[in-house]
Amino acid sequence: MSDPINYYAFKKDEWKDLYKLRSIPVTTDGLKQIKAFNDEISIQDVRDVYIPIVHLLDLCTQNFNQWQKTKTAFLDKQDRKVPFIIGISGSVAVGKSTTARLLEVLLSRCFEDKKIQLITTDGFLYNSAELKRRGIMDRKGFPESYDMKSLINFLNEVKSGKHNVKAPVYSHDVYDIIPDKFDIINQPDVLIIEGINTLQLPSNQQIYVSDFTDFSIYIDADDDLIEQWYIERFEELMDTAFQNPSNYYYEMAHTDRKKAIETAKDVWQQINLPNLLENIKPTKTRADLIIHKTDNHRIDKILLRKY
Ligand SMILES: Nc1ncnc2c1ncn2[C@@H]1O[C@H](COP(=O)(O)OP(=O)(O)O)[C@@H](O)[C@H]1O
Ligand SMILES: CC(C)(COP(=O)(O)O)[C@@H](O)C(=O)NCCC(=O)O
Repeated sequence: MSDPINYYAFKKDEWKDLYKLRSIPVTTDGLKQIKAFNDEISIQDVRDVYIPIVHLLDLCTQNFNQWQKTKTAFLDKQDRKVPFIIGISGSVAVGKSTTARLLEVLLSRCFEDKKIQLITTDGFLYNSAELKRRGIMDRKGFPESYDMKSLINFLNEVKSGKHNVKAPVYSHDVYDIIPDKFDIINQPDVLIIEGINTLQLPSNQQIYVSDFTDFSIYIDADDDLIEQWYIERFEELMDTAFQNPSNYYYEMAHTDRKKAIETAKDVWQQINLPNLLENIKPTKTRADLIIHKTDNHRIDKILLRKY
């Protein structure tokens, strides 16, 4: 498929060459920290793709902060810090949380005086009891499974500079929202919000998540590859997290492995793939930046929105 006309398209080498200054250091310590949360991340991609993205984000935040100052001066209001919000979208299992954590580490290391926080939209899924009440337990991740009103309200509070804004927490372990557990977002310079719905336009709301994001990234890859990553992650989890008796998939991890993988394939085909095709992929060309990945999560192409 040809690239959308409103984007500049770069092969990895072209993208790397754009960033000539290389003024952002990645120390050995920094690389260790990245390897610690995901050993498989390509350090070459960190240098060639993610560091230039961090540089671009720095330029965007400087521009954003300047515009906030100009606007408050025009309105004769008192200057205040407005968090810059980065949205990260894409399919289930495409690597959103990994990319979000990577950017969190890089931004925190490169801009030590800045407060960077990270949140995922999973926390705004309705809890299982509510999903069951609505008869949509098998639609987790679809637009109707999120409490969008709460998510919008949360973003509005963060943007308006409120202290200690609470975000509910979803646990993949128990496959549900954890009651009375919250992440606290307290006046960050940058908030990264990661989730399949960060570029979506919910049918029943006037305001969208994207009204609060200042830069949006879509992680892209071929559907078959994403399915493979989904199954691989499931297999990894079978040997780790699913071994915990409190895990939702504990029973399954202790039955026939082949059967368990068949179930995961069914979940992909029945839930996550339709959601990707119907609700996630159509939002791709709203993103400011599209990162395209190929085998082994290596990046082969970057698209930057022109206008
Ligand atoms: N850049 C990457 N390099 C290597 N593996 C990755 C990378 N990004 C994601 N993965 C792996 O792909 C799987 C899905 O990634 P994850 O970040 O959990 O996806 P998502 O948050 O989109 O569901 C995980 O097993 C993760 O370890
Ligand atoms: C909670 C999720 C909708 C969120 O996906 P994520 O943002 O973590 O990629 C997803 O992990 C999920 O549970 N999907 C439903 C089907 C499944 O069990 O994979």
